[in-house]
Amino acid sequence: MTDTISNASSDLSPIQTVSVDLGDRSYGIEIGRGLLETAGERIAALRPGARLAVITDETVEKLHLKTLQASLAKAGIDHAVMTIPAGESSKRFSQFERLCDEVLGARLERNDAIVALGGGVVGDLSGFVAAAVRRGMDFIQIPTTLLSQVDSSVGGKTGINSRHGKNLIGAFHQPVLVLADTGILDTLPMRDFRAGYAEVAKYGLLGDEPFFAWLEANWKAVFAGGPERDEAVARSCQSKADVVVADERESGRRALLNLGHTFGHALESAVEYETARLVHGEGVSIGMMLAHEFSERLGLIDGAVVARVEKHLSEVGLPIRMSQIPGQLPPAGTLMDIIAQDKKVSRGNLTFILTRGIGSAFVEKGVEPAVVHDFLVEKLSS
Ligand SMILES: NC(=O)c1ccc[n+]([C@@H]2O[C@H](COP(=O)([O-])OP(=O)(O)OC[C@H]3O[C@@H](n4cnc5c(N)ncnc54)[C@H](O)[C@@H]3O)[C@@H](O)[C@H]2O)c1
Ligand SMILES: O=C(O)C(=O)C[C@@H](O)[C@H](O)[C@H](O)COP(=O)(O)O
Ligand SMILES: [Zn+2]
Repeated sequence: MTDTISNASSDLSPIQTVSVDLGDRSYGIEIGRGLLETAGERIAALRPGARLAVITDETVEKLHLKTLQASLAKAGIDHAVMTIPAGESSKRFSQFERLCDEVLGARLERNDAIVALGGGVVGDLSGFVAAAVRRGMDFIQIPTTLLSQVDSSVGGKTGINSRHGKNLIGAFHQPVLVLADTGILDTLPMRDFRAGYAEVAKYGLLGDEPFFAWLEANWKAVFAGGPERDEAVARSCQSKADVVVADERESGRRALLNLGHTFGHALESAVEYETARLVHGEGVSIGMMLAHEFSERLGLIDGAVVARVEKHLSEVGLPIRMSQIPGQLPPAGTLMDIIAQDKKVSRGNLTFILTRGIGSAFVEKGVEPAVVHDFLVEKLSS
């Protein structure tokens, strides 16, 4: 990680750059306040002459599109804007089809680019459009939520949900540039900021105990938006970049980034992606607690580790129990049916990310379904 480029347009914080080294598909993640104002010149420098399709959602359009458009106009970049409804339910076939049609209707060519201006929903959906239209167009991420800045804009997982489960249809398609303007997070509702924080904590829990300890000491400053916030974003991006570079297509180590997600995705799917009940990061928070409790059940960790995780997630205001999800949840058997469709399942065997301590997660294949079922029965009633 370097503190190389200064922010030419203002006297705001220095821009940090994290590199994702994937040979001829390598790209930089630029992180800092005020970046949106210089997006045009950065994109023009990388892809001179490219036209853009800027995909955003209705909330982000109102708050931040004008700043991006002013920057694109200053750099002389021609662009079309496409807007989707905000929220998880937009990660669906009908929106994918509509956007593909609109990009083709705007006559964008293979060497033009799709820009995602929004959170993980806009990023995952737009990335899938970029992967599919003309068999692959350049893709630029301008993430506007904490979650998308620390996780979804990096690593090339794109896609949509299916009635059979979360993210079951998609493609790996790396961006060519990620611009994470941390000042944009000032307009993010607290609930969404917290949800994104679950993925930040995940990096500590899965492989970096010192980072988790740093978060325990500094989370208030991260929430307040000082330099600690930029540091948390940069450290998270560096952690994710390291994993992605080692295992781009999740044949092994990348599955660690799924800590808490086997349970969390099942819960998101069970509430039919109703964000009033549960958003992704909240599902991850509950899922990470369950992953630690399940690890304790299997004799891998003691109660003190579980208590430490519970203390931190709950002190920042994240949900930690399934009973905190409003409304009725389906029975354990239904959750098991959803888990059986998880992408990590191999030859019918369940895979879970378990842990031997804070920062010591590992991938466990062939977990016995009956053990998971009984564990869920108990947790659903607690
Ligand atoms: N591809 C990956 O590697 C990856 C990683 C993690 C999560 N995800 C996916 O990301 C999605 C969740 O992303 P998310 O949490 O960003 O949700 P989101 O995209 O739905 O954004 C959350 C809410 O915040 C609003 N918003 C966005 N930016 C804002 C801003 N700056 N100010 C005010 N409001 C703003 C949005 O309109 C939305 O209502 C899930 O679909 C999840 O599966 C993907
Ligand atoms: O990038 C990854 O790899 C992750 O697992 C990151 C997760 O936080 C993210 O939610 C991802 O979309 C989950 O991927 P999936 O393959 O389980 O759908
Ligand atoms: Zn996630």
